[in-house]
Amino acid sequence: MPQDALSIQNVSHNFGAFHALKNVSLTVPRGSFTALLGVNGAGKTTLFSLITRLYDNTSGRIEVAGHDLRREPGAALARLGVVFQSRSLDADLTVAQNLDYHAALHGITRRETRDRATEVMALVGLSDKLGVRVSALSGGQQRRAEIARALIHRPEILLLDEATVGLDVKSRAEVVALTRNLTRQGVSALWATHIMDEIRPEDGLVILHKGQVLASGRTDEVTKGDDLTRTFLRLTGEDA
Ligand SMILES: Nc1ncnc2c1ncn2[C@@H]1O[C@H](COP(=O)(O)OP(=O)(O)OP(=O)(O)O)[C@@H](O)[C@H]1O
Repeated sequence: MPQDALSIQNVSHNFGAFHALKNVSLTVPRGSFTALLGVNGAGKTTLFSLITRLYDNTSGRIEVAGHDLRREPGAALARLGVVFQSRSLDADLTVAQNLDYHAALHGITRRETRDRATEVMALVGLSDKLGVRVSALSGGQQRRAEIARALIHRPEILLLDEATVGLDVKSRAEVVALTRNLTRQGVSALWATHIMDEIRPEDGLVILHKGQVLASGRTDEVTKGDDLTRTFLRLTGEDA
């Protein structure tokens, strides 16, 4: 069994003459919560678009749980769960209907979907909300329901792109804590963010800036005991 849930080696991506990603390499070890930290425009969403095959990666190599994305796209994508930056549940349907739709896309039978829906809603702390219309949920609950949907096909790794955007402080903390808790149960997470206080010393960390990885490793090893914000500003040369 490969050690890394996600491995990216020497991946670049251009939009015309603009180099959005330059020779990016990173790994998400199995069971880790790894933060992908970068300011707006750093290249986080572009990287996620390559991992999900919205864009074709023409250079380098991307492996999901040991499956090469170019040579075995079906096997690689089956092991990937995604929570997009913008909300993507159908607000007019119930949570259960949203889960059914996503499960059907993954070829999961109706009977199996019922069991899994109960399981994933318990994991995100929304056991009583299956029959509720998405539009009747709070912002934080909607985010948690999106995570439930991303888990329904039992992926090995979750990609979360700024999953706390628009949430209040309490809901934000709940969504981060929930994701960290999932990693303790064996799912790995790549958590794209620009918010330093979502990251803990024991988390994995990748600092992406202007399309380049400036540092990666355990957060406390990258910061060497210094404050993360100061480390980030020093590495990127950005003003406070
Ligand atoms: N389709 C596109 N065409 C041209 N340039 C693009 C395109 N998509 C992104 N870019 C540029 O690539 C760079 C990286 O953008 P990206 O959206 O990946 O950053 P990000 O780190 O996700 O930022 P944000 O948090 O604002 O989403 C930016 O300079 C952006 O303007």
